[in-house]
Amino acid sequence: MVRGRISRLLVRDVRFPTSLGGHGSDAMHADPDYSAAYVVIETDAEDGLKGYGITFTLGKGTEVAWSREGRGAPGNSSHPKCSVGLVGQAGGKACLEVTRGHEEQMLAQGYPAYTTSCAWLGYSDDTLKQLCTQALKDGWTRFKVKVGADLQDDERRCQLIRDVIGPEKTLMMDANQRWDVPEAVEWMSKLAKFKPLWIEEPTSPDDILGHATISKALVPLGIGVATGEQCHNRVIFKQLLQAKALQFLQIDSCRLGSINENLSVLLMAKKFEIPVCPHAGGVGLCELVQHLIIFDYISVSASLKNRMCEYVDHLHEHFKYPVMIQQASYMPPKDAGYSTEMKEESVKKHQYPDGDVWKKLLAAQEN
Ligand SMILES: C[C@H](O)[C@@H](O)CC(=O)C(=O)O
Ligand SMILES: [Mg+2]
Repeated sequence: MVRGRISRLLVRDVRFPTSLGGHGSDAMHADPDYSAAYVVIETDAEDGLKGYGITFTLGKGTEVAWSREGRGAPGNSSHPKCSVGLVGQAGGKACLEVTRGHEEQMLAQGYPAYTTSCAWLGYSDDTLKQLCTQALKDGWTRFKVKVGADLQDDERRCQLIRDVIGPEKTLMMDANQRWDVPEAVEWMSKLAKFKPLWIEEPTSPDDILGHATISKALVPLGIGVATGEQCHNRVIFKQLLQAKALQFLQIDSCRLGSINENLSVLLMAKKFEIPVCPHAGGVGLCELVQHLIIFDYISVSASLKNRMCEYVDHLHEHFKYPVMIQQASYMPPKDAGYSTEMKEESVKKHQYPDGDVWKKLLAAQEN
């Protein structure tokens, strides 16, 4: 029920200097600064109702998002690594059939997650070893490693990870679109010995038939293809599913601009019996997508087989309702809304270029 009219729309350029630590780096994005065009929609409602939205970018992309959200109509951006998610905190109730037992199971055990935070491409071997060791101690059993820039490096890093996590734990690989189609097949036949469950974004996300070719070629190696974090509408997903181009479908709560678009993809995945394993590598993406995947389990797929949600261990402290991870699982959020609201203090500090964090960094760069 809408209790007021929109009275003001604010867009803030918020950037976190993650590139300083190599966090978030991959074969296509060497030095990302996890960032967002953060939108606050104010209303004249008596209770002060507000809506919050984020468009995830890697820094510069915020300027593109800004021009679309701040001055143009909100919508999907085609800029690399730039995702749109605009949602009112009041949120509607999207309701299919609710499976009570599954709801209780989620509340007790949470939704299974995997971690990407141990093996960004820019991390040293020592960091990689130390983070994998710690993650194992913390109960993680599923790990994703970035690959795709240099085969020898990939082999060394994958061996290091397998040495730490052992042969039984689940390992996924992510090439972030780096290869062309034959290269992807060749490269993965060299990495098959590390027993990856999937190769993610092996080639251009727009190349649906290319993904289908790769999928087919990797079947004998027991490796699936995962993709979706760059898919901006349900039609692309429909074609990927029809072409048998993916074995794991990765919705992105922001990229698919709106909950409705995400829901239609969840329903199609159910029809094609393809597991949904959401993308969450970015600022705020874990906060948002947890809602969708828990909804998927309770009301759509009713299955956890081959399913898990990505988790990255960065920047949650800047959110008013941060995700809660217990025993490598997402515990269902209990607050109303989509968990999108950021802390005002964090926004102020990280606003680009005039927040304290950036004033210092930019001054240091000048000297
Ligand atoms: C640039 C981002 O960190 C990207 O590497 C995230 C990603 O591909 C993932 O989490 O998957
Ligand atoms: Mg990825």
